[in-house]
Amino acid sequence: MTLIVFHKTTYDADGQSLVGPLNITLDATGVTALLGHNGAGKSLFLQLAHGMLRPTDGRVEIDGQDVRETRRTRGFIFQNNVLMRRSVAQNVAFALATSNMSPSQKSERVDELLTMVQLRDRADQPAALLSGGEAQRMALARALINDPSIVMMDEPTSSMDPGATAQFEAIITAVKSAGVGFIWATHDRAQAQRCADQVIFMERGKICEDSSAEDFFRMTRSDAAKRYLNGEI
Ligand SMILES: Nc1ncnc2c1ncn2[C@@H]1O[C@H](COP(=O)(O)OP(=O)(O)OP(=O)(O)O)[C@@H](O)[C@H]1O
Repeated sequence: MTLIVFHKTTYDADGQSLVGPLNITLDATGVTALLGHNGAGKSLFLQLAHGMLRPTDGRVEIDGQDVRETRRTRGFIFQNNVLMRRSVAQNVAFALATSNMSPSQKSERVDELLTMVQLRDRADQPAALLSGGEAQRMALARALINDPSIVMMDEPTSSMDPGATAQFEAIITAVKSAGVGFIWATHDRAQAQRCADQVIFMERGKICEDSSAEDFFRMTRSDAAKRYLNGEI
């Protein structure tokens, strides 16, 4: 079990409170969907949970350590990821540059991950030629390269068609079975219903619900989440 704990965490910009105060203990096992409409604060939550963003007040810890000191143990996939002008395999291998693996171990690891994300046959092609869905699968391979226990994902399927989305979701389910936890920001409630074990629902920078996915979809308690599920907000 990996616990991410937000202690009275806030994030302000230009004197305006954007997130928090958040007090939540999140067990990052399985898939946690971070649901909410545009602007609810999902991206800021992910960036605080990863340690990419310093809270204005309070702190975020993972297994008792400040998240900002443990970033290397997690992966992050953005909505739009930066591609290097190199091959798919080189993009994935990049994060191994400072590792003390031998070249053959590195190439085995890249091969294993490209197989997992169903891109092995594209390994030597320029990454710039990948479709949107393929580029996100490559980003997943890159996020997994250092064996993280948790991967944060910010709307990774927002530009995919239904087929590419289904393929991506199936790969996440397989990776989850191998023991990786995902915190997955999405505004797609059907996706959360298909993939999530837990749901955190946010509105206006605050957490309105934090429950198992089964409970969230069966007996939503907060008015905000009920309105969201009814398509009213
Ligand atoms: N650096 C910043 N400075 C000022 N406002 C910001 C900053 N970052 C985010 N915001 C604002 O904070 C709010 C929450 O943003 P956030 O990106 O976390 O929402 P979100 O739930 O991820 O939305 P979306 O689904 O559209 O990506 C938004 O109103 C956004 O405009």
